[in-house]
Amino acid sequence: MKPILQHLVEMTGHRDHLRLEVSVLSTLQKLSSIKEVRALELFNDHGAAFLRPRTWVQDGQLVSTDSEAAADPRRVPLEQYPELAECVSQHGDSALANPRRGQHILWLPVWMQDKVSTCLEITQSRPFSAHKLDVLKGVFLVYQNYQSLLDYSERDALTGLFNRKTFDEQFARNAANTGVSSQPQNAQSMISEEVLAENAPVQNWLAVVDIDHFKQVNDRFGHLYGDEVLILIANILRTSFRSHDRIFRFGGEEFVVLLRNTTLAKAHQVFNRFRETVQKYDFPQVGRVTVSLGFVSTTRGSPVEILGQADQALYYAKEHGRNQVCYYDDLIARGLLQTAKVANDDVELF
Ligand SMILES: Nc1nc2c(ncn2[C@@H]2O[C@H](COP(=O)(O)OP(=O)(O)OP(=O)(O)O)[C@@H](O)[C@H]2O)c(=O)[nH]1
Repeated sequence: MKPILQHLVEMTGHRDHLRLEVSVLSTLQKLSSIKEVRALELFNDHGAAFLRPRTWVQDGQLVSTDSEAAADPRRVPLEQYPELAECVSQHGDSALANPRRGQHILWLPVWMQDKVSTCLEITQSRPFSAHKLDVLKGVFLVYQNYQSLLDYSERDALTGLFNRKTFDEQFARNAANTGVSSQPQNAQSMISEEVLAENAPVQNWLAVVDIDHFKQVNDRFGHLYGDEVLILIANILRTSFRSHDRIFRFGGEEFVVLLRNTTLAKAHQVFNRFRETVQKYDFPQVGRVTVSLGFVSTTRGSPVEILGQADQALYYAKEHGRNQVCYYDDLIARGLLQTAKVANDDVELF
C-alpha cells in the first residue's frame, strides 16, 4: 500500500470535484479493513430530504453518476438513516450507525458554507478503533478543505454562481457529450406524457440571460442597489432550475444557463417561467426589473458557435422589445436571423 501522504498528494492534484471525490474514496478504500466506501448526495425534493449514491464501487471500480438526483431510482429518504439525519440536523461532523448485521458504518458529511450536499460513507465489518477514526477523519478534513478551496475558485464572489472560467472549463469538457438522445437515462420523469407521445427529442440547451436596461438601475439607484438586483436575480435563477442544470454569472449583468436533458417545449416553458418570475418580483427600492433570454440546443457546433447563436437570439430579443425568450432555430426558420459563422475572435471563450 502506498503511504497515505502519497495518496493525499495525488488527491490534491485534481482540479475537478468529481475526480477529487473518486480519489478520496479510492484512498479510503485502500486503508486496512475497509469493506466499502461511497459518496452519497443529499438533496431535497418537494420539501423532503433524500440521499442517493453518487460514487460507489461496481465490479471493483469506482463509478460516478451526475444524472438528476431527484429522478434517480436509487434515491432513499434521509429518514431511513436516522443517525445521519440527526447528525445533519445538528450540523455535526460525523456519525456512526448502530451496527446492523455485523456492519459498522461511519458517515462524514461534507460541509461547505454551512450547507451539506455530499456525505462520505465508510463501512467495515468490525468496530472503528479510535486510531482508525483519527486517520479517516484526518484524510477527510484534507479532502473537505480542498473541496472548499476548489469551490471558491469556481464561483463569482458577488452572486455565488459559477464564474466564467468554470463555464469555459465545464462547457468545453461536456460539449463532446451532449448529443441528441430520444430516451436518455433518468430523463423520463421530467417529460410530460404529451411530449413522450410525440417522441420529442431530449437535448441539452444553452441560454444567455441579460438584465434589461441595467445601466439605468445603476444610474438611478446606485451600484449598491444594482448589486442587490444581481444577487436577487441569481437567487431566482437558483430556484428556477433543477440541481443538475448549471448556472453561471458570465460577467456584468449577463448569466448563462445550461439546461440538461429536456425537450424544446419544456425548455421554452422553464425559461419563460423564470422570465415571468423576475418580472413579477418586487426588487427593494428598484421595483420592477425584466430580463431577456436567447437560447439554442448544444448539439450543433463548437462551444464558440453555440454561445454565439444564443447571443444572436438574445440580441434579437433585446432589439425587439426585451422581456422575452427567443429560440435561435425559430428565428432562423422564420427568416428573422441569418446564420452567422461566429469568428473565434468575436467571443472570447477558451
Ligand atoms: N451594480 C453593478 N453593475 C454592473 C456590474 N457589472 C456590470 N455592471 C453594469 O451593467 C451595466 C450594463 O449596461 P449595458 O451593457 O449598457 O446594458 P443595459 O443598460 O442593461 O441595456 P440592455 O442590455 O440593452 O437592455 C453597466 O452600467 C455596467 O456598469 C456589477 O457587478 N454591479
